Amino acid sequence: MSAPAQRATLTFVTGNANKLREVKEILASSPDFPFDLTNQDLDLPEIQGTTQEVARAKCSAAAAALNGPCITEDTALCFAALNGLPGPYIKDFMKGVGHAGLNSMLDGFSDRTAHALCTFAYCRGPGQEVLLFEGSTEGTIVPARGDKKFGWDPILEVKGTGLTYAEMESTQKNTLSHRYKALSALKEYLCSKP
Ligand SMILES: O=P(O)(O)OP(=O)(O)OP(=O)(O)OC[C@H]1O[C@@H](n2cnc3c(O)ncnc32)[C@H](O)[C@@H]1O
Ligand SMILES: [Mg+2]
Repeated sequence: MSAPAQRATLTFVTGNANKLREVKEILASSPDFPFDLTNQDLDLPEIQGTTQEVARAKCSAAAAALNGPCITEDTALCFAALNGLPGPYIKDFMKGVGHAGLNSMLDGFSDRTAHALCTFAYCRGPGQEVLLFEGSTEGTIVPARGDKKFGWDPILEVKGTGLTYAEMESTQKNTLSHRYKALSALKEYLCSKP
């Protein structure tokens, strides 16, 4: 009897355990995803630039370091009143000023809307083209509400729900989030490739 065909492995390079958890939860309802996902936490440079430039450079560096195919993911939180900032620099802003400080940054502006932007990057190997898959979810920046376990989840009230990401069950976040939308686009691409 022949052994069952082995599925190729795709490495998700991230050091963020919450991202990894959500990606695994989202893919759990996608039995057609054509890879087995593994994880590596590599210390990769994150350049300054647009979200797309940051995502391309990181994925390219990851593919070179792994010497193989990989995906990376960058998440930005973009305030409309600040022309999209903090954007890809949200990690440092979170560290520096936290939920309250991010709220204060918008004091004096009438527009407190923001969008979460997720960019998955896929690269087949060293020197290969990097493909990008984006997903965005709109909301409003509010004083922190809900579980504080994942980044700025408590301060983004998602449009049309009355809830912050942190107040949602993971099953709800994972059907409307920036990450869900970007991962769906990546999955569609990977499933369409032979
Ligand atoms: O290793 P990588 O994948 O780069 O993981 P990271 O934590 O450094 O992630 P980013 O560079 O993309 O920085 C995004 C920041 O936004 C946070 N973040 C990402 N996705 C989020 C989400 O869905 N909800 C809340 N915070 C999130 C994350 O914790 C970081 O502080
Ligand atoms: Mg990072």
